[in-house]
Amino acid sequence: MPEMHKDLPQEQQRVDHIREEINQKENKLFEKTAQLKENVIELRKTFWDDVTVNLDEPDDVIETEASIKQQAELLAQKETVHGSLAKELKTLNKLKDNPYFGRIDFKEDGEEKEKIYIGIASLMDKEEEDFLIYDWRAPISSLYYDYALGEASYQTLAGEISGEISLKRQFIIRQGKMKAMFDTGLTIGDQLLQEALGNNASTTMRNIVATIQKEQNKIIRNEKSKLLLVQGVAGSGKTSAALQRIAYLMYRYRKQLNPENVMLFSPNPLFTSYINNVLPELGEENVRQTTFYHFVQKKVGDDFSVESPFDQMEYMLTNKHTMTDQIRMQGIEYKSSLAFKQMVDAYLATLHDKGICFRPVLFRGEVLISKEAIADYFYTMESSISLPNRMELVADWLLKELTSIQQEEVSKDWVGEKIELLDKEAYAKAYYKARQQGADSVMDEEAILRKAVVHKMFASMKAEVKDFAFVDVAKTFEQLFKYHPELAELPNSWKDMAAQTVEHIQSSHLQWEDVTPYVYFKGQLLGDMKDRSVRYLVIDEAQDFSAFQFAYVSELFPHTRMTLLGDINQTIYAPISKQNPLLLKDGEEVERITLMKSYRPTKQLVQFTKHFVPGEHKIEPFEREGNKPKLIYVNKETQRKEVLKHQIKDLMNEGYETIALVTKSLQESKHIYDALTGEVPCTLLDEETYTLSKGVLIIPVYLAKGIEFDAVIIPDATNSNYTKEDQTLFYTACTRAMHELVMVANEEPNVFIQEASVGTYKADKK
Ligand SMILES: Nc1ncnc2c1ncn2[C@@H]1O[C@H](COP(=O)(O)OP(=O)(O)OP(=O)(O)O)[C@@H](O)[C@H]1O
Repeated sequence: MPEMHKDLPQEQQRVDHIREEINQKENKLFEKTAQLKENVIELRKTFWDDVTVNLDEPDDVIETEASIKQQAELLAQKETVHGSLAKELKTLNKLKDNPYFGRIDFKEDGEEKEKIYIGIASLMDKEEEDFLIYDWRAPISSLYYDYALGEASYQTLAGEISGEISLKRQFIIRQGKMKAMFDTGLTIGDQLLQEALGNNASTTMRNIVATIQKEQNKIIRNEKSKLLLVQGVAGSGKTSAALQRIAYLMYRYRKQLNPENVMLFSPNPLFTSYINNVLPELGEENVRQTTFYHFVQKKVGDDFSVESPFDQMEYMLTNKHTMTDQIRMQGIEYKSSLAFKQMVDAYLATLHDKGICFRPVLFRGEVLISKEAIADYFYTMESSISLPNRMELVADWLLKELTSIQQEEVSKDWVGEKIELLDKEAYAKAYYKARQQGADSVMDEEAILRKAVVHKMFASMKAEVKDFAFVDVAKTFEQLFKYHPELAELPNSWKDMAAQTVEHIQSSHLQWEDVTPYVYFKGQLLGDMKDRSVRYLVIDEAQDFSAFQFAYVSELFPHTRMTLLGDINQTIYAPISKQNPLLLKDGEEVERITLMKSYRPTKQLVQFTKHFVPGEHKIEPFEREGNKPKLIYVNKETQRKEVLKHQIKDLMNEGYETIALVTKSLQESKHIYDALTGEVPCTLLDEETYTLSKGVLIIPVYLAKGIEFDAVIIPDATNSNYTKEDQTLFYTACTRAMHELVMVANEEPNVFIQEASVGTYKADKK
């Protein structure tokens, strides 16, 4: 048994004292909350007592409205206070369980030594004078993450503060009991990290506040760069750092930032649910989270059905390499590039003078305003006016035209016919309105009904005009693929590529490679609402963004600070990532941070995978011991199933809770699932899966991105399944494992296993 730390009783006493303080604070808050609750209930009950309702004269109506508003505001105010008290209570409850995880003794130059205790939130003493606990995001807490013993300094708004750290201590406290404590020197707690990483993988991600590493802290607290690029090897804590960074920003700018001001793009819904509890765990609300796919799909609207990136991926992994397939593959590559974006821009420039396809405004099956008339109006405007501004002007003109036609229509015969078909209720309404307006003859009543009927029909037409329904965006976009500019960068197969695309557009379907070009094009043509509410945008797994996609995002969020995190070695499909945003050059507002240390896998797993890391990045393993990866040979296909069953059973017996069979494609996943289902309890995960569960999971590698499992089994690590081109996929699959990796192959394992030195894995011939 390790020796007990001599200060443990003292530290436990402090914890007890803190818990007592928290109890007292909680009691006060409970009282306040109860009082407030009563207040709110009473206010709701008597809401109308204090409101003066008088609708006789217009002035009375205005007064009544003001009186209701005032009463409602009072109620809302009380409810907001109630909400923040509840939040405070929640935080106190968490602190009671685990008040802090670190302590540093810091002597600021010229001041007394101070003991700084660091936890997930701040806590003041009774007098509200001294900090009993500092929030991990407070400026002084950065000392804990950035320095060993000795001289140290930190930044405050007022400038740099220097001094000396004489003690750095870590605690594991659970339910108010000190489980362990260590004094550390250089890095933050290998012991604590060992503890955190030695456990089973979880179905939801954990926060890492207690053990944030210095390099990660740089990412979390970065404030100066407009664009922060983080390249980190698999398992280096990029996602963890991204989430801690969001929590940091929400604290640092708590007066200015709402959760709506921060947006996170994650790779898929499964991943979104995997990371969903980190921010609430830290006492922060979840920010806006979406996948890029959902984001652009909304912008496409009803114009097209949209292929998902996963369907595209599945296609890329399973296509038969026919001529048609080859052309599409070239198209996928070209349409991801900035060269294609330039081509779209060149085409857009031609539309200033001619070429936009319009739709006529129709009314009762007849053309009211022809598409030629709209085009004429559009193209007689100054060509220096931007396309979206001209669209607005056309819409204004059309609305005016419609209003005057609307007035003419009122007296037409068809309106009389419609009126006859109206029901009693519509009649009653018109009658009431007519009376209100002082009308008393039947004629007046009919005039009102006529107006109402025409107004209703024109209202929906006007709404369509405001939505630019008079522009045929799809057809105009289609013309892009019939456009053959003299561009040096146009690929040889452009004509075939274009013909394939036109076919899809005409059947109202957009393939994933055309989706971003389409929404970009639509935005340039009609105007895209630049999202100014997003102040910080975080993109995880940014290596899978194409240059075109990133350029689009950058234009859409022109004033937003961005953090891009990813691993160039885990790109799903390398050609798309040639101009990967992670490879952008450093500049005045661009900063790059590289993470080399991998925390997820054991040392043995890193020693194996480092032989076939796709890029040049060196990987430093975190010193955690485990078993060597296993390669199991099968010489007959029928053996594979038995081997898989046996391995799953062994891993379960070892106590592993998440065992993933990671395949190259969904097609392979389905195949394995069909073989195992009924014999082993297992779950097939596809893009429709929104939550991760424990047990045996079968998942294609592109969906497993960013997620980790206790054990990974690669059911077919054979040469024919993973060819030379599949390096990033195979690497990504292997690096999902925290503790164990098992690969099954026939006589010829893939080239990557062959590249690994024999001593780094255990081969087992069946
Ligand atoms: N400082 C840390 N303290 C404790 N655990 C950490 C730390 N950094 C990373 N980890 C753990 O390492 C694992 C990998 O972290 P994470 O998923 O954030 O890495 P990643 O770089 O996003 O990985 P990948 O690129 O492979 O998806 C997680 O279990 C995470 O909790």
